[in-house]
Amino acid sequence: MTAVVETEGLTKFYGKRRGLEDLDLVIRPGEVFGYLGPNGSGKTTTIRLLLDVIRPTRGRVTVLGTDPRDASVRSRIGYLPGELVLEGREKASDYLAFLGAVRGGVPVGRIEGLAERLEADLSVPMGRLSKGNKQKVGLIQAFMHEPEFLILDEPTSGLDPLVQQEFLSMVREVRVSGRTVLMSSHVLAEAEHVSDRVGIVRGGRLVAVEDISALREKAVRRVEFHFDAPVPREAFENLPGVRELRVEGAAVSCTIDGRPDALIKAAARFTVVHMVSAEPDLEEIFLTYYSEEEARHARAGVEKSA
Ligand SMILES: Nc1ncnc2c1ncn2[C@@H]1O[C@H](COP(=O)(O)OP(=O)(O)OP(=O)(O)O)[C@@H](O)[C@H]1O
Repeated sequence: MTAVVETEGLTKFYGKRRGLEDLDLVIRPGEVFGYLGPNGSGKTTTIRLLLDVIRPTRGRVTVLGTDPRDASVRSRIGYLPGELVLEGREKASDYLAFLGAVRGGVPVGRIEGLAERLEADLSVPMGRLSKGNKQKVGLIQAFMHEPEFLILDEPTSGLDPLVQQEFLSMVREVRVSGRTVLMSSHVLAEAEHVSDRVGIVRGGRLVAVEDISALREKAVRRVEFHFDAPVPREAFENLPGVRELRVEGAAVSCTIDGRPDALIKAAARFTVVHMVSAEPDLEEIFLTYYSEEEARHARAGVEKSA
């Protein structure tokens, strides 16, 4: 199957300043790819290169099997820019209807449906839209023509948590329909729940590409069991992946690294009355790729969006 994005040694320098260097990346059809990195790491530069908004200093790139300079590929892409400029007195609904017509006809009902899901007010002149509503209009125009490939630059910025959830459902639906999504973010928490894979950029370089499900399997999680009667410590000792084991009467707690299968089978020999398993903390794994200062910013971002 043709890759949706394929780059080889893709590089962009702004004068002497490095925007992106030697990017080798493949995005496969039907996947949601999270593109993560701190501010200024090269995410927007990558996206602009894919869309031929800027041209590479060197290297090669194809999008949907085509050179991005071929204008015909644009109609197959939905794009949400990071800094959306929407101005003027035209109502958002008229603007979207116009864009829909330019893109070969988008049913009005589809635009209204997306607006309802995102709780967007389209009756307001564009220049008077709030930041959140601008972002919603940006999302609607990216999704409305049901493109094969969605490129979303920081899509959740300015959205409140409930609308963020609705947006993530929209992304999942795109994946279910076999289409492809690239979304950038500076925090993992936004991308983690919908991405199949994530790439991490730092200082203009791709430093890691990880499979989310493999990462989840690798991540350490804390588990607690409560039984109906005290249990012997020996029953839980030396199980694969089990560490920091504490057995106190009828309660057992530990961390588990990898699959919890052996631990669950050990526990199942007794009567379990309650069990707690914390979500693995992927954020901590990712932050090891960041510098201390970047990690502090990313943590602050998570706290803000929580
Ligand atoms: N037009 C430009 N002229 C000069 N330098 C630029 C330009 N655009 C980006 N850069 C530089 O290229 C580097 C990568 O920037 P880019 O905007 O791609 O990062 P980003 O990861 O998208 O960050 P952010 O989340 O802040 O948008 C940064 O050092 C930035 O200052």
